[in-house]
Amino acid sequence: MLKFETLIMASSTLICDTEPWKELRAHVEDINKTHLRDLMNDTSRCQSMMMEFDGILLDYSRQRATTGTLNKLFSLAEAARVKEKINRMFNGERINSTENRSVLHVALRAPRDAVINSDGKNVVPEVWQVLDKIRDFSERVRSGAWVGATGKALKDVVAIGIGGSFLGPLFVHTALQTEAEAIECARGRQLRFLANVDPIDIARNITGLNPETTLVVVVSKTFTTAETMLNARTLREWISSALGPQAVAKHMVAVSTNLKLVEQFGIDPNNAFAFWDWVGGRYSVCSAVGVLPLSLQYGFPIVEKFLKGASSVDQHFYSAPFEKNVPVLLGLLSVWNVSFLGYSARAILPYSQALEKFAPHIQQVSMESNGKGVSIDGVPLPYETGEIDFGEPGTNGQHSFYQLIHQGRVIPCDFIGVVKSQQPVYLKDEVVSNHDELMSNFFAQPDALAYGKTPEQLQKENVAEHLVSHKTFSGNRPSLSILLPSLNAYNIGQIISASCEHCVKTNMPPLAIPNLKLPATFFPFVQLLAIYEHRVAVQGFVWGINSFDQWGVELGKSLASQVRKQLHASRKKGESVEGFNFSTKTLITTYLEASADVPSDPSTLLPKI
Ligand SMILES: O=P(O)(O)OC[C@H]1O[C@H](O)[C@H](O)[C@@H](O)[C@@H]1O
Repeated sequence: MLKFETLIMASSTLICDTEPWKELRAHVEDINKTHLRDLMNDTSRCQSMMMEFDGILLDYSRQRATTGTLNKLFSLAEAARVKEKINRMFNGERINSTENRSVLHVALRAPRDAVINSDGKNVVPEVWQVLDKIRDFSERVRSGAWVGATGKALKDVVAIGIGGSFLGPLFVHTALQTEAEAIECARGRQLRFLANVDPIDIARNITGLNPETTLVVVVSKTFTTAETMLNARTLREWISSALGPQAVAKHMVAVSTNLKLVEQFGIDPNNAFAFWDWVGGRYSVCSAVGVLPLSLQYGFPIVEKFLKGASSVDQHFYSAPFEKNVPVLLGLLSVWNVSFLGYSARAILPYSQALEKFAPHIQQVSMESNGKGVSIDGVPLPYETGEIDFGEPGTNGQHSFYQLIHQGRVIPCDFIGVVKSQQPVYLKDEVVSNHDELMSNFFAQPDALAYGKTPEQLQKENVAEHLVSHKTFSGNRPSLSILLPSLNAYNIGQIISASCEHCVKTNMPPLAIPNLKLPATFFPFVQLLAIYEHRVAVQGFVWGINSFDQWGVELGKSLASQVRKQLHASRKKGESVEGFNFSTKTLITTYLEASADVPSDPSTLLPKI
């Protein structure tokens, strides 16, 4: 056993230069000697690789790992100072060093009496001030106390935003749309999301809506994102051309950290809902970014349950020992798959249509966070970070890309199933209920991947010789299974308290979220979301990168603005295309020539759908 001190890295040391990393590298050889078929025969191993949290069952026995692997991964976490980094995050330290910001999305869902400091100031009261404002505003809109310019109640909402100001709220909305209580709360109301700057997305989103009864929520952390701002100006035009410019005050509100720009845009600051630079866009679903549109659609009490679920995971992440810490275990296993077994992708496969927007959301959370090429200190990395995340609801995926997963490349899969369907269907003459049919696939696929099918088995089945190799499945393909109790509000039957046994035993520093007492009814899909947020952070902590900046999105934006200028100059003044390479110049010129019939100075044109 290595001594703790020797495991600790100097801050500039890369994790790949530490002993635990080297040990794991060497350990790959041991793992390569075993097949998941054999690992799965070891019941006590499998038992130790299952755990339950808030009614959620996690089974990682189909990872290509032994208990020895796990121990080595815990040593790696120690070498990477993961615990210290988690504490620094919860303590509001500026761990997003390239933007000089703290990372405190956990404060967004902390109970009212919690104390979470950023720069020595407790941020929780501010968080609740905004939440109270949202509760009040959404209740007024929903009750019809707040009316539009022509005196009609606002029953429809279009939320304009992109990236983190879109994907998380869309995920939650999609999961709630078929939930019994949420359906009742949303009756007669619509929530739509306008993200793409493509005018087709505008057309789709305003189809069937009446400006008189529509509220537009502009959601942008920076309030400078080109796509969002053009969409906001377009819907401002849609409202004012129908109802007059003074209607904007009644029909448009905003969510942003940049309240000055909100006001400049023409939105009444009283109708602006703030959040803070310590909330990363992709981690902002629990801020006004998600809470406002979702409260307008479902009412604040539903959204409050949502916040409590995420808070329960935060508490678990902060206080559970690593061996029983779901986000930590998942994060370490992902590092194992990416950095040691060399699997560069991960499939996220919910066996639930209500979770259909989970993979797109996690795609941003994970790929924007961990797709980095240098360490947090700016040192180029000799190893890859992040993984290629993709996914679809499971059974749809089975009929699409699973072929590659079964017989082509190895892609670790996250299978996510639900015990009780939101919308049960039974047909009296069928063998099983519709949900059981769905779940049969959820249970079967992981074993198909792990065990495969051997040529011997095929021969026994009298498969024609020339087809044996085609029908062989190598197996040994890792996955993990997460079984959620329900997608409806679920009672976990216990009060969560922050003074957990482990914290007391290990004499942990004062908890970031003290005296957490939660009525234990949550939406398990929210726990899932928070688990993945923290899992991604754990991966980044181990890889030694900054998971909270996103410089990689800037270059494309600035080149697009150069093109924008060119398109303007060419259309308005007939200027030729200059300053681009041959390929881009040819493409832009072709585009301009082929669309020369577009009027160069049109009067305002809105979609006619
Ligand atoms: O919320 P906004 O400031 O409009 O930003 C929207 C999105 O813009 C960029 O693309 C960032 O990479 C994302 O992280 C962010 O979520």
